[in-house]
Amino acid sequence: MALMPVADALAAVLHSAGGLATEAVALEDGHGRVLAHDLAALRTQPPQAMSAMDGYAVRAEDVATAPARLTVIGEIAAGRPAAQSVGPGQALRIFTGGVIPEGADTVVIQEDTVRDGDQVTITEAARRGRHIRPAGVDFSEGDILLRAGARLSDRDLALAAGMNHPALPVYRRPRVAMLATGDELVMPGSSLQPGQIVYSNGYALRALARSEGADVTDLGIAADTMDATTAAIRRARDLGVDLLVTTGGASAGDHDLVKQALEAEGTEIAFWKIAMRPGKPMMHGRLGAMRVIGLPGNPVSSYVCAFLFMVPLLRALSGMRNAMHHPETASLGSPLSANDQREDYLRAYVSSSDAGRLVATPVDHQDSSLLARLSAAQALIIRPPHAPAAEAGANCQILKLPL
Ligand SMILES: Nc1nc2c(c(=O)[nH]1)N[C@H]1C(S)=C(S)[C@@H](COP(=O)(O)OP(=O)(O)OC[C@H]3O[C@@H](n4cnc5c(N)ncnc54)[C@H](O)[C@@H]3O)O[C@H]1N2
Ligand code: MOO
Repeated sequence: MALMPVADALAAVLHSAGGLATEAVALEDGHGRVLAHDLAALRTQPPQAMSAMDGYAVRAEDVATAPARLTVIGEIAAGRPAAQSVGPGQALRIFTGGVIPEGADTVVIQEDTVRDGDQVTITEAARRGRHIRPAGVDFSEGDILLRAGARLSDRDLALAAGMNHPALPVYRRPRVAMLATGDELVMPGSSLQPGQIVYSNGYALRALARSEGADVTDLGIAADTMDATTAAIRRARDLGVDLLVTTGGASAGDHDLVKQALEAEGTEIAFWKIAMRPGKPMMHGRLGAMRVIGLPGNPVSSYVCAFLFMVPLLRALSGMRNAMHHPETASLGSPLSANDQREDYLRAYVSSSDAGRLVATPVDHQDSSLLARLSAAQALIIRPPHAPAAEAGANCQILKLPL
């Protein structure tokens, strides 16, 4: 059977995936959430012209040449606008954030003045508007500054606060259940019997899903029996998760029961086996409203497939407009031989050349069980099916891995 191309598999995974229900969260809890509606400023910032410096509010014509001697008629602090206006030959003492008084159009910083009682000598000429932040220079009421479908950064929260929003409309987090399968798996810290393998995949996968904003439930490790695998699938359904991610038991072995158990429960399998390395035996389907991604067991395969398929899916379910990964161009740090029919995702180190170009150098062994090299890699080099051999220095496409 012909293997499904990676692009078709990704399209199938993303088919009809969009933002889930919406909810309001307090601004404090908005970091990393995805806005469900465009957000308009509820106020103008700054609402009035304000001083950017500590100094004196003056009329520009009075300080066009220096020295200039002015009479100080009062003081304005931040938060307390002055009742007086500044007339010819007058100045008001002002502090950073103070509202520019009537009549003034310039601020002279205090370093350019000499104070003597109620007189101030301006020692440097200043031009009109100097050190004044005009009303609305940041934004105006009604301006749409944050867009639906964008993940909120730390700076976005400060902006939303400045716009006077105490709460934000966001999409709810996708709920994910993660299940590992395999009789040979034991938890980290165990004393291992011959043939046992330390369970590792879930740690990276859960961290990856959480960093994409998912609520993750760990369903633990199911034994390689239909009963155990079926019970875990039913638990995921009972939890009402949006996505079940399984690892292991995906290939052709006698103990690879995941697909069988999923189908017996009524899962419609959209695909099983894709033209990709690592990760050929990946599967995807739907069991009612629950999406299922069946990842291969090999640690590198499970991670690379999760990065390529689960991450865009979680982004789409989070309501993000921009769910896809965006490859960057780099130059190869070492030569590559011709590729076969499977799209290859090579673990690679990333550095920069003297000319400032990204250089991607494949790690020395690409076997899909090698955790140390996966951890050391910073990117995946994408090799299209049947790509010809490439010299060091040739352009390649890479996807940077998360920190
Ligand atoms: N005859 C064939 N054999 C295999 C094929 C094939 O097409 N024909 N595909 C190979 C490829 S490619 C992959 S990838 C693996 C994936 O197989 P499974 O998904 O069935 O994975 P397992 O057999 O369950 O495990 C593979 C390997 O990874 C270890 N493992 C599994 N889960 C974990 C975990 N959570 N943490 C750490 N390590 C884990 C497991 O012990 C095995 O060593 O199949 C090839 N075979
Ligand atoms: O796809 Mo498997 O991941 O090549 O080892």
